[in-house]
Amino acid sequence: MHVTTTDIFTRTQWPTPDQLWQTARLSGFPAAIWRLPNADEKHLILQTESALAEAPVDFDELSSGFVLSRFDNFDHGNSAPFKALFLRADLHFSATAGGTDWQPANEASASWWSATGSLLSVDKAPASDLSAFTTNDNPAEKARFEEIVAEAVSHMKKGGFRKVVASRTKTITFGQKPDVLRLFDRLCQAYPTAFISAVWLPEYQQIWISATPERLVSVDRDGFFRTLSLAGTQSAFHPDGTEKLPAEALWSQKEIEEQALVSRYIIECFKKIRLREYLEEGPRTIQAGNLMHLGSHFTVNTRAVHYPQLGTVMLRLLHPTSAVCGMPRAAAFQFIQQHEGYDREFYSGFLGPVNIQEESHLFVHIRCLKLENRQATLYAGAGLTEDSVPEREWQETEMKCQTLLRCLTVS
Ligand SMILES: C=C(O[C@@H]1C=C(C(=O)O)C=C[C@H]1O)C(=O)O
Repeated sequence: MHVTTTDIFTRTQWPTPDQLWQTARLSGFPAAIWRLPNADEKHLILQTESALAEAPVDFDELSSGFVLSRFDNFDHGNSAPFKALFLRADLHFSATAGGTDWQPANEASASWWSATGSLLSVDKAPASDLSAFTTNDNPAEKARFEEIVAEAVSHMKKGGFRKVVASRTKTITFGQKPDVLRLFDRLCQAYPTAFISAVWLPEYQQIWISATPERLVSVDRDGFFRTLSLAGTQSAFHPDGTEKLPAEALWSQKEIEEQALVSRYIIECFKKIRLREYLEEGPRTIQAGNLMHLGSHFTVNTRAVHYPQLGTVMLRLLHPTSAVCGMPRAAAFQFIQQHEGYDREFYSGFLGPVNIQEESHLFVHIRCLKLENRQATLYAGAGLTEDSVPEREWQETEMKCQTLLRCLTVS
């Protein structure tokens, strides 16, 4: 039977995200589902080939897709855009209306579903209980992390560097394979201002799930470039459990300085390319789910300054920012490599959609977990300065782990 595009587009029976996700899992196709901050629309893409390319992150060159970069990926002095994993949007579905009404977002996806997809009888796996997990906390971890903090403080007191971000992991084991899309939906509901995503990497047999508050580089369809300087952390709740208003947040000198260092780092990147026409707003208290941070927004109209490649150029200069690495960057990076004692992989790298509906939005990959089968590894870091107190920094990483953990345990 000949199916015309009109027939396809007037069909009402489009796949559910569960069907698409299961198709990706069973066929070994990389997939990403995401929702931008303060947006209703959700997107799901599939690459219909298992091997992922390492592509130069150049917004002008890349086709539509999703980028995922490791932390230890940065410009070693040459000016070429650096490479990251690129998941091509061979198939693209999107949903508005609170994420219930999924439709193909391009013609190829409509044809694919009619020709192939609709023949796949993919049933939704029985809903697993997300709260059925055990936490594998090891008391030695806390002592080890606190030692790293003390070591960093002593380096900073001797003038080795001014700020470094030390991180750690926490692992949990689920009773059954968790329902990734259910967790994704819960995160979308709980954190409307965060970037929420889940990325399936068949080659690595990993799913990375995140709810990050930190925009790294965005270029929208009107040519506006945006980045954010984020640092300083406190709970969004009063000790009695009631919610704190952003205006009630008080910040210490340590936190104000820590965030100022991130802002200064961004301004230095602008200086390197002699860009003066940027708008800086803040610092203001920014709510990030269960936490609050200090943040300054930077905006540039790339059309007004005739700098269409600004996004690509700034990404190369910014990553890894002092929000996840430190300042000066080289010394902080070396400290992390020598002392942290584990591979951050994609944690504190960056991720996000590129050239989707003429926009690119990359975020710092924090508040995330890596899922391998039934085991999840959560990641959290804390920005250290010479005033850091080891026990407090540990507590801060515990609070950061809660951003995802609390969405597993809600009923
Ligand atoms: C490194 C993380 O978060 C970063 C560090 C912060 C801090 O040190 O206060 C605050 C926000 C983020 O820029 C993380 O969540 O893992």
